[in-house]
Amino acid sequence: MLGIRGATSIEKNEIEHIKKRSIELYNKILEKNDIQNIVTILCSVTPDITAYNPITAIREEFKLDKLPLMTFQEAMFEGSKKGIIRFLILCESKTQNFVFLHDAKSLREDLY
Ligand SMILES: O=C(O)C(=O)C[C@]1(C(=O)O)C=C[C@@H](O)C=C1
Repeated sequence: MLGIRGATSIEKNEIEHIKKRSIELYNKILEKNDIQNIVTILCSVTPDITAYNPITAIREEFKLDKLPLMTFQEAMFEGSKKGIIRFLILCESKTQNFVFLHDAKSLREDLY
């Protein structure tokens, strides 16, 4: 088993925007990896994201009703970026490609 990370950013704390960015991130993680079997998906949101839970969007869109899913609030430190949605997928996969989209790319510039 391994962990596959991803993160994206939002510009508006609005339901449809959060759904769109969350689904886009999950789709890109699937596209860039060869995931066989998912054990769990953990999600964190920065405290400013309050309009909608990204993991609900993923559960509904990808029909993941049987998976254990959890969302947590990300710890904030001096200089931490706001508006960030993070996923950690624990799974079996032949690949381990992390995906950072939009403004979240700057969180891991070493990857790009
Ligand atoms: O990977 C991310 O999403 C980051 O923001 C980078 C980082 C890190 O410094 O390694 C920082 C905060 C997260 O909780 C996880 C990892």
